[in-house]
Amino acid sequence: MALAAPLFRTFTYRVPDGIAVPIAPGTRVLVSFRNRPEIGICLGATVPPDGITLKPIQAVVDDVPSLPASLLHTGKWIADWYAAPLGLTLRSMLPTALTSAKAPAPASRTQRMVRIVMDLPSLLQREQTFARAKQQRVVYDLLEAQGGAAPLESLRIQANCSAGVFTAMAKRGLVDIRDEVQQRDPFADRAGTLPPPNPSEAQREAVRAILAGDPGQVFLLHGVTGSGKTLVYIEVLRAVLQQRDKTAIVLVPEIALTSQTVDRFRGAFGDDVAVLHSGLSDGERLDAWQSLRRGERRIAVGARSALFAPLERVGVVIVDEEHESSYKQSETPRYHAREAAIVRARAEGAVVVLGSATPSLETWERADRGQAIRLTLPDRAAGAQLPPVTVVDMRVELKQAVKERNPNAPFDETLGVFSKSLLVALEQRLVRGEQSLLLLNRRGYSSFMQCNACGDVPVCPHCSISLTYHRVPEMLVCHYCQHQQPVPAVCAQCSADTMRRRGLGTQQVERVLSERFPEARIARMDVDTTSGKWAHTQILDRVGRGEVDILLGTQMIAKGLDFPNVTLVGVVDADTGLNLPDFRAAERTFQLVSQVAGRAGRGPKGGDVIIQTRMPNSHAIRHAITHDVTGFVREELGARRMPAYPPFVSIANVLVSGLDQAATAATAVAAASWVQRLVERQGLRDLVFVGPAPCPIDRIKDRWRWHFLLKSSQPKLMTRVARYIAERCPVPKMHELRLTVDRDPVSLL
Ligand SMILES: Nc1ncnc2c1ncn2[C@@H]1O[C@H](COP(=O)(O)OP(=O)(O)OP(=O)(O)O)[C@@H](O)[C@H]1O
Ligand SMILES: [Zn+2]
Ligand SMILES: [Zn+2]
Repeated sequence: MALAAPLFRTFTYRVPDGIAVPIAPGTRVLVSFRNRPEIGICLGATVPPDGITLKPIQAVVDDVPSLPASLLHTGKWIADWYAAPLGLTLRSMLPTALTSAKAPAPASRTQRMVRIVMDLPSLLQREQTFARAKQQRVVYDLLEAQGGAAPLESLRIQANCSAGVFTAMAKRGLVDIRDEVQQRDPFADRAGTLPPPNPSEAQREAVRAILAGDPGQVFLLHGVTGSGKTLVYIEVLRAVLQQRDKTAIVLVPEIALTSQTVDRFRGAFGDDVAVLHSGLSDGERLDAWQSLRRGERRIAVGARSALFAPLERVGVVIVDEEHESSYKQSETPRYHAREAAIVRARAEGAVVVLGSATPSLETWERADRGQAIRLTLPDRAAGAQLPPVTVVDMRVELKQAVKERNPNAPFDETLGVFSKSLLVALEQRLVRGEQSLLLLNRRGYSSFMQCNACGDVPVCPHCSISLTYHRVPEMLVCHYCQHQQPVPAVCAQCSADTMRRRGLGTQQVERVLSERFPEARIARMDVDTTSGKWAHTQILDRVGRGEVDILLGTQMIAKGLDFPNVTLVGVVDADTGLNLPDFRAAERTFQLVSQVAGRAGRGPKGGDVIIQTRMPNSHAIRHAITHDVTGFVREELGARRMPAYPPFVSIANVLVSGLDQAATAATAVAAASWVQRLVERQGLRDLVFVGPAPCPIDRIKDRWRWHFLLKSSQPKLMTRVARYIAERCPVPKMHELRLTVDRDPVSLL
C-alpha cells in the first residue's frame, strides 16, 4: 500500500480476519504507521516477505475505491515520470479531507429541505386545501415563490410558524421533507452567461473531427484569439454528455482569471458543472468531489488538480490554453497537467482536446510527429477581424524625449514609459467611452542591463542567455556557465554611456497614467491587488460592467478575456520577459504578447494594438505582430536544436537548496559529480550534463539555490536516471539541505 510519506517505497500490511478480501486497489485503509494512525491507499495484494510479522490493517475506509483504476494508473505514471514518491502523489490527488487520519473529515453540511410535491395550480384548489390551515397556505406560497424548494429553517422563520406546520403538510402529501447535502460552492452564486450562439461551419467541422476521434486520440485545437474555441468545447461536451452518456473534464489555467469561460460552461450545462477552484475550503472541495463521485455532476471544471476528478466513463478531457505554464505543479509531485491529462484520457478511452491560440512547442511538435491531430480555426468568430498591431521602437522614442526634456531636471525614470502614439490612442478611447488594456509584465526579480541608446543587452559569451545584474558584488553573471564580468560603464555595442538597469513596475505606470489622465477610471491587476479570494473576478466583473476605462496589469490580464468594448491593447514594455535567462523566454514572450493583443477588437467596433519595445527585431515580437504562430514556431524550433532543448530533448532540472550558501554550493557540486560518476559507470552516452551553477534566482526565502541540468533524447533513460537521483543521491543532513528533481521544468529560474 502507499502511504503519504516522502519515501520511495510501499508498505505491506496484513488483512486481519473480519475484513473481506480482496481489497480493491485504490481503496483507502486505516493503518498504524510509526505509531500514528494514517490513511493508506491499497495498491493490491502481494506475497509477504518471510519471517516478518506484518501489522494488520485497522479498517477499510471506502466502500468503493476513492481512486478508481484510471486515476490509480495516472498516479503511478506521475510518480514514475516525475520521480516522485507514490504515496505523496496519490495523496495529492485526493481532497485533504479524505487523506487525514487525525482530523475527522469535515462532515458535509446537511440541511432539512422542503419541496412542493403537490401542485395546486388554481386559486380555487388553494382556497379549498387551505381553508382551515392559514399557516400552511403562507408556507406554500413562500415555497412557490422560492422555486418550489427551500430550507425548512429559513421558511419557518419567514412564516413565523412552528415545525409542526411542515409535518402536517408532509402528512397531507403537499410537501416532501428530507435532509439534503448542502452545496457550499461559492461559484454557484455566479450567473452563467446566455446560451452560446450557433456554431459556424469551421467550429462544426472541428466538433465533428473531435467526436470522430479514436479513444485516446489527442487533438490540438489551434484557433486564433477570438475564434470561438469555447463554443467548440461546449458542443463537444454536449455530445459527449447527452449522446454518449459520458462525463468530461475541462482544465483551465486559473479559475479566478477565467471566470468568463467558466460562466459560459455553467450557462450551457448548469448544475452538471462542478467548479473546482483554489478558493474552496476543505469542506467545499469534499462536497464537489463527492458530487462528482456520485455522478450528480458530470463535468469537472478547474485548474490542474481537476484532472483528478473522481469521474467514471470520462469521454473527453479538454485542456484550454494548453500552453500555460501554470499547468505545471511547482512542488512534488511536479507533474504537468497537460501530460497527465493525456495519460488519464488514454486509460479512460477518452479523447483529448488541447486548445490554444499560441500552442506550446511541445504540442506543436506532437502534431508535427503525428501524435496529435491539428485542427485549425483560422478566423475570428462572427466576422470579427484580428486587430492590426503597431510597433513603437522605444529607443527612437526615448531619444526624442531626451531631446525635449529640461537638461537641468534630475534623470526621470518614467521618461519614455509611454510613447506618443500610445498616449494618443488612450486619449481617443477615453473620449469615445471605449476601454483599454495595458500590459506590463514586470515581476520582482533581479534586473538585467540594457543600453538605452541601441537596445543592446549584455549576453554571456558562452550561452545565448542574457547576463543577470548582481548587486553584491556588483557583477554581470551567467547562471548557466558561471561566466562573470564587471558591469560595463559604456555599451559594448555603441559605446554610449547609457547602460541602465531596467525595472519599471505596474505601480509606477499606474501613477504616471493617473497623472496624465486624471479623469480616467483605472484598475490595476497584479499580485498586489488580487490577494483576496475573489479579487480577480471582482476586477474583471467591473471591466465587464464598463466601470473601468483602463485596466493595467501583469500577465493576469492576458488570459482569455472577452470584452467587446476593449478596443485598445497597449504593451508598455514587451521586453520584460525576453531577456530572462531561460530557454523559454522567447516562447513566453511570443505567447504573452500574442494573447494580450488578442484581447483587442473582439466586438463590432474593432480594435488596435500598440506594442512598445526596444527589440522590434526579435523573432518573438516580429511574429506576434503578424499573428504568425507558424513563423514563430519554425524559427524557435531552429533555436532549440543547438544547444538542444525541449521539445527535442527531455530535460530534468536538479535543484539543490539549503540555508547555508557554502554548504549548498558544495552539496550541488558533490551531487553533480555523483551523477557524473553514475553516467560514466553506466556508459550512458545519451545523457548530457550542464552545470552545476547557482540558479538565476539564487536565493528564495532564505534558501540558497544551485542546480544542474540533465538532457537526454531518450525519455525512458531520463525516467530511470531521474528516479535514481531523487531516490539515492546523498545529501548531508544539515543546513536543511534538499535535493529535488524537476522533470520537464517550465522554468529554470
Ligand atoms: N459561432 C459564433 N457566432 C457568433 N459569435 C461567436 C461564435 N462563436 C464564438 N462567438 C463569440 O466570439 C467570442 C470569442 O469566443 P471565445 O472567447 O470562445 O474565443 P477563444 O477562441 O477562446 O479566444 P481566446 O483564445 O482569445 O480566448 C465570444 O464572445 C463568443 O461568444
Ligand atoms: Zn548601445
Ligand atoms: Zn554562460
